[in-house]
Amino acid sequence: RKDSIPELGVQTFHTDELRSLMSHIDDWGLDTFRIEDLSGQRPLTAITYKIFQERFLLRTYAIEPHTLISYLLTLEDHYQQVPYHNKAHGADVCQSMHVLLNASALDGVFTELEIMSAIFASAVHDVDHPGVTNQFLINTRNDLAIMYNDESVLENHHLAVAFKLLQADERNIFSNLAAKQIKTLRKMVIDMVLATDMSKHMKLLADLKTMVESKKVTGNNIIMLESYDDRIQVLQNMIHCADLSNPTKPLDIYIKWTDRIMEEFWRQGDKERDLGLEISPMCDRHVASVEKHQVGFIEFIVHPLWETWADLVYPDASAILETLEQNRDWYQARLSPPSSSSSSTTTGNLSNSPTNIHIVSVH
Ligand SMILES: COc1ccc(C2=NN(C3CCN(C(=O)CN4C(=O)CC(C)(C)CC4=O)CC3)C(=O)[C@@H]3CC=CC[C@H]23)cc1OC
Ligand SMILES: [Mg+2]
Ligand SMILES: [Zn+2]
Repeated sequence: RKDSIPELGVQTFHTDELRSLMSHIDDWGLDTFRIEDLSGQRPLTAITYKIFQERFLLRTYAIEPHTLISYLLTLEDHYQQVPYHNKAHGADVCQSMHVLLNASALDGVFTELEIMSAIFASAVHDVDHPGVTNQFLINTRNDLAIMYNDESVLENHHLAVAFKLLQADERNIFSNLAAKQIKTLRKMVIDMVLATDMSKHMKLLADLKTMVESKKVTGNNIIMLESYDDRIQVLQNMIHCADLSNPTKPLDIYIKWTDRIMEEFWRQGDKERDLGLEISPMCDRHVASVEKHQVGFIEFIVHPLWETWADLVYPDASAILETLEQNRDWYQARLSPPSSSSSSTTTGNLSNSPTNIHIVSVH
């Protein structure tokens, strides 16, 4: 029944252009939005299918192509149509993880099973996300918060949905794995997706810094990871880096992600306002300081994490770190200017200033 699967896994009217884009699957900054348009709104299926093929995972684990496509299409349909945490984000994190796994400092470090677990975890990591935060679900006593006792509510739900979809025979992509392999894969996927809960960020980063300080490498600068704890810790930081990779991408792509997350936060703020709840940070569309929040997000969270990751895999992530710092400077430069008596600044639409004030150079 091979003939029933199109070449790129999805029906498309743009086969040549999509094939050409997919040839850049190993590149940082692949335009997931363009793939969404060319793949008939199937970016997650197209990207994950390509990665499984590129890494020969269908052959290694005797995965039937139509079983993989069937799982991916159903998984993709279970991502909600919310502004940011939709199937395009799932596809983006999956492709970003794929590139991170290719770091030369990690060459030969992870097994095929660990690699498949990481790609699968990334593809499923936000499935059925309702577009609101854990805190909002807890504050509104949502059924999900009751179900998971306020602990990593969303992340537990994403995992439950992802594994539930595997229970149908026609979607069980792991049906030919040995029982032990399935057990190991399931544990690693759970550990990785739970690590995408931002409340785990500080601990994850602290442990990564400790690992960097005591980094052990082989002769040709390849990282040595002996225990399961060390291996899963690196994989957890990789999916966390992929989840926090928007500010490290080409500026035009980064800005699109910012527009999407802000719209999702503002819709949550609208609900909080209507419910008479305190409006969460960054969620009040009437107090929008998008640039200030992006600079803060990078300064407090994204740069510390990526700087540490870049240390661990030095020099593999240096170009990514460079783009992150350029993007931070770009948002910084668009911040409302300091008082007019001080240095010069660029003119242009300073979106968060009361009026367009033109500061001229004073020296
Ligand atoms: C492209 O821009 C963004 C993409 C994703 C996110 C997410 N944010 N968060 C939380 C991160 C921690 N947090 C904060 O408020 C942290 N923070 C700032 O971001 C800036 C600040 C207000 C000036 C100071 C500060 O404390 C709450 C939101 C998530 O949990 C989402 C889900 C998982 C991963 C990241 C994602 C934010 C983006 O821009 C802000
Ligand atoms: Mg998430
Ligand atoms: Zn995510």
